[in-house]
Amino acid sequence: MSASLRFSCSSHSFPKQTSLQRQWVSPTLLSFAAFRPWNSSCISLRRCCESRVFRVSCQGGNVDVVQRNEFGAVSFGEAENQLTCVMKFGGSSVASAERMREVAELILSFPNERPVIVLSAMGKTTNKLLLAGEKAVSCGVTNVDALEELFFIKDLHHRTANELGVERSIVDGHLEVLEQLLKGISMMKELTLRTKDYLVSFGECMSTRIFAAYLNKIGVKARQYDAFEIGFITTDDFTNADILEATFPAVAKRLNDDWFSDPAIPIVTGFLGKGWRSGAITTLGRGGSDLTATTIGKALGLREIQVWKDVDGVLTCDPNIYPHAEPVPYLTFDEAAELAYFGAQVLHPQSMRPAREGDIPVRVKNSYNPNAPGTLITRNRDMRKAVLTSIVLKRNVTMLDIVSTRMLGQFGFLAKVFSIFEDLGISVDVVATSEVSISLTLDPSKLWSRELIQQELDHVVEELEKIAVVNLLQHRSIISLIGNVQRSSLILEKAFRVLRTSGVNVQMISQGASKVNISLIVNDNEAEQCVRALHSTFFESELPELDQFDSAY
Ligand SMILES: Nc1ncnc2c1ncn2[C@@H]1O[C@H](COP(=O)(O)OP(=O)(O)O)[C@@H](O)[C@H]1O
Ligand SMILES: N[C@@H](CC(=O)OP(=O)(O)O)C(=O)O
Repeated sequence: MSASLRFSCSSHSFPKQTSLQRQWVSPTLLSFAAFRPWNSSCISLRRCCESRVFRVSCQGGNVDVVQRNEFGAVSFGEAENQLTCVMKFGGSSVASAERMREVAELILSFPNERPVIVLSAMGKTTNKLLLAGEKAVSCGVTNVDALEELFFIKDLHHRTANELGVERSIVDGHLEVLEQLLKGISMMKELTLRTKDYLVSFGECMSTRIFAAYLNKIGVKARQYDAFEIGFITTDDFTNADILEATFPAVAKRLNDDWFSDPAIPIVTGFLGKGWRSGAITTLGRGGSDLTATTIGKALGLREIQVWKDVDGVLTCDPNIYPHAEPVPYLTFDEAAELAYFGAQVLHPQSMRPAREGDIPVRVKNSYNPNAPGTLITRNRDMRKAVLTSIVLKRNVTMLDIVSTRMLGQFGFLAKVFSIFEDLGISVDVVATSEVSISLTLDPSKLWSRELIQQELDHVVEELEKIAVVNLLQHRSIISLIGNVQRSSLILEKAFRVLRTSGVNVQMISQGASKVNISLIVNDNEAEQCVRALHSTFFESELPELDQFDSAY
């Protein structure tokens, strides 16, 4: 047979079905081949692939091994039996039995895909679990079983199982342990961050079990996985853990080995991991299932990562602020990362990193409207006509004006300021500096997650006051203008005209080094009005200056 089968291969194993013969083309592969039996179904390429392209002969045709990634993960591109993409469905996409049925249909409407499915908890389950935990702290052990949130969660999962025709017992064990856990919290009268993570993990653990059981019931072979059991290794920063590098090869090996030995659609819990020191369940921060999906995409070297939401893609601004927001058809990883970091809830702030590192396109789609084209996020896009892509608002930001008490020309001032933030473990969002003064905003998510807002702020100010005069300004908002900062003059000219007309004073401005973001700081109570005015100027009226601007280029 001469048919050429291309697959991208980045590591440990060939599919079982591909039995290799001795006609290796590459001497490096040849030497490696001596290391393992020819017909082995598990051949590590890690030690032999120096270049990215190899051709080997196998039964059924030539095989081009076209890729590998740096940690030697397993992937087989277009080989017939390889996993092809990851599809992540958020809470709103799997909020009920009916939605789960629709999602199953949607998955099956892509017969050419062999997807890994990542699911979030059903609907608002995560919020309910957190609320139940908070109430349990003070409600008394005997009142735990009467908590309305617990009732809601039990009812939702039992009802969904019933309506989908799967055994309720699939979640009974989890619901019992959940109740015990809430009683434990009640007895201890405390809810630590570690316990919070264990508590919310029940949401994803149950949604994936129900969905996998349903797929199996309708004849689609599926296998449920808890992310913390298949190699999602994280830091021990409970409620906001980072994924560690060891995750990629471990997850790739587990999912590929299972897939090749007994193919079944993997249904993986989003949002969850295992702390590398504690061994306890961790979470990746709210909305973290997006990050689970991109991590799997990179680990397996998949062709595409799809994140299915309840909106037609990434929009020109938050639709809750301005309902006329429009879908953005294309974004770069940098734009999407900046947009997510500066507060667009639609994507998890860290989720673009694995996709960018693996150079794997991310498609944001609407599970309620699958025919809408959605947003495609890739490394590059045509920026020739691009001006502004999206407007993002981050509310309730704390700003600090720090002016050195020493004379002009003294060096080391900025270094001292930043070392204070480093020592206190506080991250900074937006910065504008002169030689003797610095204005900056503090990342609110980091402060909130530690629930130490006021003490921490007092401490920061106390430390800074040793070297500077400090002015603490609260209730500010960051408006981020994400787009082509090569056109910053045009963007700023328009933006400031709008803001002046609206009578809004910008208190700080910063153009990020990423070249995709200009940040403006305004008062919280003026922010939404600004976003709406900016949106109508940039997205709802012509930009006649653009042609003029282009000719000047
Ligand atoms: N720029 C934006 N584009 C799209 N959605 C946004 C944007 N900013 C905020 N959102 C909100 O993000 C929601 C989708 O994110 P999320 O709730 O995390 O989805 P899911 O739970 O389905 O993963 C939308 O319903 C919308 O209200
Ligand atoms: N269930 C978690 C994780 C998540 O990613 O959810 P969603 O995909 O619904 O944003 C949360 O609510 O934060």
